[in-house]
Amino acid sequence: MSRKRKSPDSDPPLSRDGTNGLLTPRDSTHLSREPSVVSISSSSDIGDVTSQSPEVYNGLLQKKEGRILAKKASALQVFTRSRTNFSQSRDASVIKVNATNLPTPQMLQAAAASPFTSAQRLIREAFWRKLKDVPKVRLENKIDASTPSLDFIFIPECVLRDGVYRADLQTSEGCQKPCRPNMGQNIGCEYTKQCTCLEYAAVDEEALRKRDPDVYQTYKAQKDANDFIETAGLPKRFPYTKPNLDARVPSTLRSFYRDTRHPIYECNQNCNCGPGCKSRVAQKGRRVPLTIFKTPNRGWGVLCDEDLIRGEFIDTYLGEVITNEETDRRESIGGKDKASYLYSLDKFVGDDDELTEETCFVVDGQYMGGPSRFINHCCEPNCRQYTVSYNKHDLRLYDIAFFAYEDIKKGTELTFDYLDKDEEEEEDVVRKREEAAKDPENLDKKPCNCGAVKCRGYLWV
Ligand SMILES: C[S@@+](CC[C@H](N)C(=O)[O-])C[C@H]1O[C@@H](n2cnc3c(N)ncnc32)[C@H](O)[C@@H]1O
Repeated sequence: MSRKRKSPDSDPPLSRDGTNGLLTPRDSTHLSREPSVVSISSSSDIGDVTSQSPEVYNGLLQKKEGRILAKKASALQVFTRSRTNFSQSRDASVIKVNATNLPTPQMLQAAAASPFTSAQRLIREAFWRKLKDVPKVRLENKIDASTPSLDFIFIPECVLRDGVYRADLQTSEGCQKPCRPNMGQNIGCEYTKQCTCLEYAAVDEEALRKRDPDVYQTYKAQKDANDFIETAGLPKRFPYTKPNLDARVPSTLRSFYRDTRHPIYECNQNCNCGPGCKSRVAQKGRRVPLTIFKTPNRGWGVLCDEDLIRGEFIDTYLGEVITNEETDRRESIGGKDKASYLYSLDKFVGDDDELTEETCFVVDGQYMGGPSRFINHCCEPNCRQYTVSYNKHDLRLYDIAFFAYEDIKKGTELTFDYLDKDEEEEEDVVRKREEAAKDPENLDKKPCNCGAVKCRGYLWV
């Protein structure tokens, strides 16, 4: 059984964690896999910490697979592990440290005796330093003194891991005539809506009916019969509205795309239009300022720091893109919470014989990602996730993009529905939930704390 979340318009995410209570970075799997940071206050010398008292070390130690990170107030020193000793790279003036048995009992004793608040302060400061490199993201915690995991790495774009590949750039068909850079009125992509890159975009049936009634009839007949339809050359629905830069109104997702799960196709590197083309929104990245904040009962969440309008782009889901095999491996060591951060790129499963639930790629946002990785679930969400593709021929790699599903006031928590079902599928989900609710043996159910009037009771079952 797959435990990964699904792309929009797919089966329900079967993943869940069976834990009760709060998920905070302190109790989430990544921290349980990597023991907590130890803080010891004393003198600033570094010596042979296994044979000396804890006074020799002043800073933070963090155990990581195969190495120990030792962090002092000013500089980060990395000790590499070997069987016999530890050597510190670069700075020869610092005495070599044998850290085989770190932390030593003395160090732990000293850590236990040292004020907890100073460790928390150091950790918080370390997290703030991380955030400095992430544009327009703040951290806020009015609940306690914790931070998200220091192990989490903010990345500006997805990291492709072994076995994951993008289709060759040459397969990425761009729009050609009449699109061109610096387009004026009536010649841009948003006017022609027939760009090559838009081939698989939603057909603009009304425009087709008016333009070519015979072709429209054929198209309708094929559609009703569920036949293959050749849509090249037919007028398409353009994904975005035109922004009003003077009034500072951004371009938004058009209602058709907002209310359906049809993939959005944006212009790409091989298009003739320039960077100013209106069909380039998600690819330009997040513009909206966000705050990662501590919730009372759902771990960390995300607030928007300015008013958003319906259909406005917020961010994409970033992480490591991994193969299904690697996903299974990570799940097997990651525990039940692991699945919460996995997002299957399975939107186009079935469109190609070789692309199945087992062979599609998965985005893992647990260790690396952007602020959207902290967005919580709500049964009545204010955002929705959409598929944004830049290469209509690449069925394996695309963006999962979050857009506002309604006008959202500054300071509101952003949420999306982790299941994101249409009405028919929803009935099935409700039935499954009711069954799970009655089944005390079902450890897969995770209580939902979204607080919505129509809360379904569980995150997923
Ligand atoms: C993608 S993470 C969201 C960020 C997470 N809150 C954190 O602190 O890292 C998904 C996890 O957040 C928690 N969560 C999200 N929405 C929730 C909700 N409505 N009720 C309870 N827990 C929720 C669950 O632990 C879930 O597995």
